[in-house]
This record gives sequence, C-alpha cells and structure tokens, in this order.
Amino acid sequence: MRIKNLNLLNFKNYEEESLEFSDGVNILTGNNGSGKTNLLDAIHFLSMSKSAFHSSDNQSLKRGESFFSVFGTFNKNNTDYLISTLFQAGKKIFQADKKNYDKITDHIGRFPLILVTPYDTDLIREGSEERRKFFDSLFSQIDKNYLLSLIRYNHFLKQRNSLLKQFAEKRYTDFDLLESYDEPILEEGFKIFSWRKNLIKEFLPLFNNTYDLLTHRKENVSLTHQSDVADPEFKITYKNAIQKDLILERTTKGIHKDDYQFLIEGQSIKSTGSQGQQKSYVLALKLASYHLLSKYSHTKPLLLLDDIFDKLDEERIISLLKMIDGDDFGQILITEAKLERSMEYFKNIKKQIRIFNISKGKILSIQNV
Ligand SMILES: Nc1ncnc2c1ncn2[C@@H]1O[C@H](COP(=O)(O)OP(=O)(O)OP(=O)(O)O)[C@@H](O)[C@H]1O
Repeated sequence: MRIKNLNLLNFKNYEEESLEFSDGVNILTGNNGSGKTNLLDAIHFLSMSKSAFHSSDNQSLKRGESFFSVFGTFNKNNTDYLISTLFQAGKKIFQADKKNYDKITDHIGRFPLILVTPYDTDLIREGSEERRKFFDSLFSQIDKNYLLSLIRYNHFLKQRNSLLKQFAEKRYTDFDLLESYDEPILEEGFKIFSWRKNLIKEFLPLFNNTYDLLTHRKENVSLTHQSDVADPEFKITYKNAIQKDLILERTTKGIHKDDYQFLIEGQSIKSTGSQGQQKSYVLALKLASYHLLSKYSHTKPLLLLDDIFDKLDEERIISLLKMIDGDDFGQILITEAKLERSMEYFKNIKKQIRIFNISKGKILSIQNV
C-alpha cells in the first residue's frame, strides 16, 4: 500500500500545499518547526481519521482559519482510493471516494500505518494507559471487531462507573441495576482479554527478532501482558470487588486495568534501560507492529518515521535503514532536520529516494535521488 499524493488546506502551519510521493523513501527535511511532522500527521489523519498528537480536531486547524481539509490518494492492490476530510464549524466529514462513512470505525484498518515518533518513549515512561492505547490501536487496525468490542466495553464501564458515583451520592445502592452491567462487561472483557493474549503471543517473536536485528543481539528483551482476567476465578474476583467499587466509586477489576510489562535482561526497562536502549525498545515495538499489521492486512502498511536518528548509535541507525530498505517494508516517509549529516546513511538505500525541502509550511524544492 502507498500514498500517491496529499493536498492540504489550512492544516496546522500549511495554508495550501500539494505533494506527490515516491513509492520508495520520502525524506522530509527542513529546520525545526518548518512543518515536517505536520505532514506525517496529515497522513495519519487520513489513515486513522484523527491526529496522532491531539485528541481535538480543532488543534489541527490553522490558527485564524475557519476550516481545514486534507485529501490524499491511497493505492492498495492497484486500486486508487481518494480519502478526504473536511473540518468546519466543529464538525468533521470523512469520506472515501467522495462518500461519507456510515461509521468512522469502518475506515480504521483500511489503510494501515505505523508512525514512529520521539514521543514513543512515553510508552515506557508513562502509566499503563499509554501502553494499553498503543496495543489497542494496533489490534483495532488488525481486527475491526476488536475495536467494536472495546467501544462496547468502555460504554458499559462508563455507565457502571457513573452508577457507582450516583449510589455514593445518594447513599443508596440498587444491586440489581448494577448487576445488569456486569454481564456485558464480563462478556466483552473476556473477548478482549483473549484477543490481547493471543496477539501478544504472536507479537513477541516478531518483537524479539526485530530487536535482535536492530541491535545485533546486544541484550535480551521481552514483554508480558498482565491482566486480572488471566485469573481463572476472575468472575468471582470481579463480583467480590463490589464493596471496594462502591467505596472507590469506580470499577476496580477488569481489562481496563491491564498492563504490559517491558523488560530488558529480565528487569523493567523503565528503571534500568539507557535512553538509547529505551529508544531501540520502542522502535522495535513499532517495527514489530508493522510486521503484525502487514500479516493481517495482507498489505505493506505505510511507515512514517519522525525524527528517529536522535539517540540511536551509528550501528543501530545502519541496521534500521538496512531493515526498512528490505522487501518486508513498502513506502516510507522520514523526517530529518539534519539531512547533510544523515545523507551518509541514506546513500546506501536501494529504494528510490525523494527529498522534500520544507520551510514555514511550504515545499521549497523536491529532489529525486
Ligand atoms: N494549528 C496550527 N496553526 C498554525 N500553526 C501550527 C498549528 N499547529 C502547529 N503549528 C506550527 O507548526 C510548527 C511545527 O511543525 P512541525 O511539528 O511539523 O515541525 P517540524 O518540522 O517537525 O519540527 P522539528 O524539526 O522541530 O521536529 C510550529 O511552528 C507550530 O507553531
């Protein structure tokens, strides 16, 4: 799969711009703040129907403007698809070939993409929610039913939590009403747990292999999925937690508390890994996601690499570029502020290279190498 072109109107710092991409490697270069990452985000918008960096569409609207639009042509299995979004008056329209989607969830996973960003180390540093979001986003692209199940689970969980709050305020508990949410929560929870467990099992060898290739087997890494639901007696544990749930005014047991433990040499990478090791770890997580997504989507997803060279040593940069230049990967977009420095690395790439020189939300020049 590839993106052939992109058109922006009033998207972040772009007033009006059009780009035609190479099928190989596209390098976006320019000074800090010129708009390189914004271009990747526009492509992310078309693939995932939202920005990778903000939850509110308003933040993608160029300051002082009243609407933005992003258009792009994806090519998948030799067929072109025109994907477009228009945001105006707080409302977003999302279309494929000029037709609105009934549900935006129908779009997720159609044009798969993996974005690697400097913020990825938040997956290590931040709390379990970041890690759940990361795997949820991957598994949702792999299987739409996962996403639908997760939406249903979160809906019932929210309802149950608001009941718990109401009961605390009124100092009265309707146990029958509360119990009516247990069945859908448990049903969806078991399904989600089983998806996570099986997909992580498939993910792990891909991750280990990628990390080894990236680092020449410098260290052993692993990851584990931790869930209350893994306990065969979970149903009882969940029911027994009712008193605690009433006191804390929230549901304390379930897949919404799952976490993924990231390990290096058997220890938590958060406390023992160097910055370079942490960066390699999250890079391997993203590239392994690419392989898993590639398998399930029967296409090579787009790979967007934002500012990836920082903190990687030369050996790891060379391994990374060799890897993504291989046949397992398709079209690639890379942002790089210091192109002169990295041209040394790029010159060994066999794929066709197109360089976009960017300044203040404008493409100044394009060069095919
Ligand atoms: N909604 C918006 N309206 C106008 N400008 C915006 C908006 N959102 C972001 N920008 C501008 O976009 C610029 C940042 O662009 P971007 O993050 O793409 O830069 P970059 O080229 O990737 O930089 P770096 O090399 O530092 O990572 C900033 O100047 C910021 O002010």
